[in-house]
This record gives sequence, C-alpha cells and structure tokens, in this order.
Amino acid sequence: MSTHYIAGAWHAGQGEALESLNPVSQEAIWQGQAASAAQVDAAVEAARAAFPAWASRSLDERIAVLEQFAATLKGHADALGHCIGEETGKPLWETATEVTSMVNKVAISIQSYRERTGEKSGPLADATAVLRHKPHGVVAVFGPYNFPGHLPNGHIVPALLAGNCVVFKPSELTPKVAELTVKCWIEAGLPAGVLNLVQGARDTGVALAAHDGIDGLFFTGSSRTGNLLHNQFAGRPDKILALEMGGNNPLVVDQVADLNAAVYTIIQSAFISAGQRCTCARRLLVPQGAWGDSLLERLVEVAASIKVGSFDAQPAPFMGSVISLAAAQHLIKAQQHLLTQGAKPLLEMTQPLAGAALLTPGIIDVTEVANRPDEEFFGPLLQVIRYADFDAAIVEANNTQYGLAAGLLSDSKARYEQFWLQSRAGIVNWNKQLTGAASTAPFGGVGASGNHRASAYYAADYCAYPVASLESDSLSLPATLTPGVSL
Ligand SMILES: NC(=O)C1=CN([C@@H]2O[C@H](COP(=O)(O)OP(=O)(O)OC[C@H]3O[C@@H](n4cnc5c(N)ncnc54)[C@H](O)[C@@H]3O)[C@@H](O)[C@H]2O)C=CC1
Ligand SMILES: O=C(O)CCC(=O)N[C@@H](CCC(=O)O)C(=O)O
Repeated sequence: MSTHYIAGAWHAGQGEALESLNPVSQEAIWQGQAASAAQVDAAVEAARAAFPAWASRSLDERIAVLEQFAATLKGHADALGHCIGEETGKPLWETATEVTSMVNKVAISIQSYRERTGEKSGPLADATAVLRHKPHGVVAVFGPYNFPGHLPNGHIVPALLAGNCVVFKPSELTPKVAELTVKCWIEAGLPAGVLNLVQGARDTGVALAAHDGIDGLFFTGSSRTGNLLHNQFAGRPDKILALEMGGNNPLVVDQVADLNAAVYTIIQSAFISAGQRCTCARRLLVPQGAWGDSLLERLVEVAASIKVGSFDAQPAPFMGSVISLAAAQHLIKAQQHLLTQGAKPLLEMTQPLAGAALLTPGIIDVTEVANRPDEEFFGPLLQVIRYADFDAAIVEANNTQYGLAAGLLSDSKARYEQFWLQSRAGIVNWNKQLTGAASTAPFGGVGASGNHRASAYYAADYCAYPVASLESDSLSLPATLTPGVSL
C-alpha cells in the first residue's frame, strides 16, 4: 500500500508493518509499512529541493494555496470528521469541531503572520531600517494522536505560509487522518515536495529528528518524548525546536453560588475528549467542609450519568473511547495504583466493554496519598485534593513540574487576581473550562509543558526568523567621517 507522500508521489513503506485500529471495535482501518531511514532521507531531500521555489513565491501566492486548502477541507469535512472519529474514538459532534478548527487555522495564521512576522520599515538619517522575516528551510512536524488533524495542522499551516517546506510524521496511532489531510493539500494544488508525509512509530521519528537536513522540529506530544528531543537538540543552536507538551493541570474550586455551573464546568474540563486533551483538568482542588462535600456529591452524580460510547453511536455520547486498549489498561492500572496508595474512589473509572477502549469517568480523592505522582494521566481520571484555605489551594495548584493550564472557579474577583498573580501556567482561566483554548491566542506552557515557544497564534514566531536591514539605494560618504580615517 502506498502510504508515504514524498516528492509529489505516493510510495509503499520499506519499514516495519503498521496498522491503526478502531479503538472500540478493534477492526483494522488502515494498514501499511513504516518509512525506512532511506525514505526519511528521501523526504528531507524532496523538501530541500522544493524549498527555494516555495520560499521565493510571493506571500499572496502562498496564501492562495492555503485558502484553497481550507476550501478543500470544507468540501471533505464529513469524510475527515468520520475518519478522525473512527481512528481516535472521538464522537462525531466533536470531530466536526476539530475539522472546523483546521479550516479556521488558515485565516488565523494569515492574520498572525502579518501581525507578528510582517514587514516594517522606518527612516534613519541616511537610510531605511527594514524588518522582514525569512523561513528556516526544512522543518519536521511531529503530531500527537489526540487531535490528529488540528494539532499538526497548527504547525504545518503557519510553517508553509512562512515559506518553509515540511516533513510531517504523524502519530503512528492516527496514520489515516494524516493521509487524508495530505490528500486535501494535494487537491488544493500544493507543489510537489513542499509537504512530505512519512508514516511510522518511534524508529521513523528518531530517524527524522536526528536528520542533519532539517532546520527545525515542531513537536506536539508527551513530555517524555519532548524531553528526549530537547536533549537531542542540545548543542544545536542552528536548529529551531518548538515543544508543546503535556500538563498536570489544576482546577481550583472556591465556594461558588451556582453549584450546577461549577459541576458542568468541571466535567467539560476533565472529561471532554475522554480526558485526552493536554489542557484537561487532572487535579480538582476542593475546599474542605460541607460545601465541598456537596459539590463532590453532585459532581459524582452527574459524572456517573455521562454517556460513553462508540464515535458514531446514536444518540451521541459525550465521551468516546480512549485511543487504544493499551491506553485504557494503563489508565486502569494507574487508578489501581493510586487506590493502593490510599486514594478513595468517589466514582471508579471502569472499562464497561471487554476488548474495547471505552472508559467511564473516574473521580478519586487523593488527598491522603503521600508523594502523589506528578504525572499526566491522559484519560478520564480526575484526582480530587481537599484544601484548607485559598493560600493552600494555590500552593497545591503550583505543586507540579508542569505549567500548561490552571483554572479557578470563584465568585470573587480579588481571589482571581491573587490566583492569576501566583499561579504558574501558560493558560490561566477564571470561571471557564480549562479546555477549548482559542486559536486566536498563543498556546503553550511553562515548566515541563514547553520550551517557551508558544503555538497557535504565536506559531508564526517559530516559523520564521527576523532579518533586520539598513538599506540605502545609493552608496555615499557620510557628512562627517569618523576620527582617524581620511579619504
Ligand atoms: N501542549 C500541547 O499543545 C499538547 C500536548 N499534547 C500531549 O501529547 C501527549 C499525547 O500524544 P502522544 O501521541 O502520546 O505523544 P508522544 O510523545 O507519544 O508522540 C508524539 C510524536 O512523537 C513521536 N515519537 C515518539 N517517540 C519518539 C522518539 N523517541 N523520537 C522521535 N519521535 C518520537 C510519535 O511517533 C509521535 O509522532 C500527551 O502527553 C498530551 O498532553 C497533546 C496535545 C497538545
Ligand atoms: O492550537 C490551537 O489552535 C489552539 C489550542 C487548542 O486547540 N487547544 C485545545 C487542544 C488541547 C490539546 O492539545 O490537547 C484545547 O485547549 O482544548
């Protein structure tokens, strides 16, 4: 099967066998072979060869191709939404929003490119100072499985717009979505070699990341892999590395008037996408005492009624499956481990259908667990921590190596101001769910969540480098020569 798109043609893989499964039915929905190291070489070479022509096209010409891509995506929205659903397990109502985000990314990236990397000039005494931007060259894009369309697209669109050529290695768990996306680019008229697709797992990733022919790597994925890449890029200041990684995100609940609104916001924060968003609330900080008890009681009641099902089930579920049986089993094990360490099950996460990667929402109280692991459990498992006072809640919220998202539900503006000032995260929300960040804002974390190269609206910044020029259309002597020089 021809599954790699290199230099404008589809090729069969020469590496190990690869397949992706519907996580609920376990049916194979895509099969192929990974790209070999030689095919990764060919993809980088193709991108290198295409770069001069693509970079020298005018911005308007590149924009025209991108806008055609957005139109093509719209035309294939149903097929793409279906493909995301069957490959990731996400319900169709949610995959439709992912496709919309992909379409919208084009206009937002154009606006951001103009604003953040546009051209500026100002007069000097005898010259003009001009600021322009240039693309890096060939960049590798690594995608995660949780948003297999939208998140790689968030690197690819601004990278191409700036004039880079791309080698895209999607998650090995979502090759079909990547293939369909690349087909949309081809249909939109992207020239051969400008975007190349190499499918594969770790070995393909290692070969691409270590390739001397790339000028940069844009990564969205786990902190573990991001750290490996950061070590690998140490001592290579010539290559740009943008890392968007996970979090162990706190959501602090203060005593609020509208208990149901708090419960709804917690559910949207913790369980949307079956907990597989990097912005999901992992730790829920709840005040000790009767009000906190009643919040948890209501939360458990509502969470227990959440509909979980296959991506295309009717009526639509709120939560689909997690990405794979292995992921489901890892999450169940993590919950068991916390329970053996003294966590109390408020609502135990279960696997309702043997052999399917469906999980029900889990809520466990880990207040009494000594040495709580500061780990991201990427699924529908919410850990509750009870706090004595607001200062203690903020200390607990910051008690993590990560720093992606932090939220506060509170009727007090003064408390939000304190929370905003003292919390350490790239996203800090007040009375809003932690998930669903806007593409019109920068998106990135501090600590172990990123390397200070925010994506989304600020992706333009890592897709091009600034060139400052002093320019004059004729060469002339200055009115006054410097001392010690005579002509
Ligand atoms: N901050 C952000 O913007 C986001 C972060 N994430 C994070 O992504 C994770 C889930 O995605 P996953 O696909 O599991 O991440 P992952 O780290 O397992 O994989 C990401 C990509 O890296 C590749 N890869 C894996 N090992 C590699 C190696 N040694 N060398 C080179 N490439 C390698 C994979 O094949 C894949 O293409 C979660 O931790 C989540 O928090 C997900 C979405 C957004
Ligand atoms: O990248 C963007 O355009 C905006 C950021 C975004 O879409 N964030 C989503 C995805 C979170 C994840 O990556 O898992 C969100 O905050 O829900």
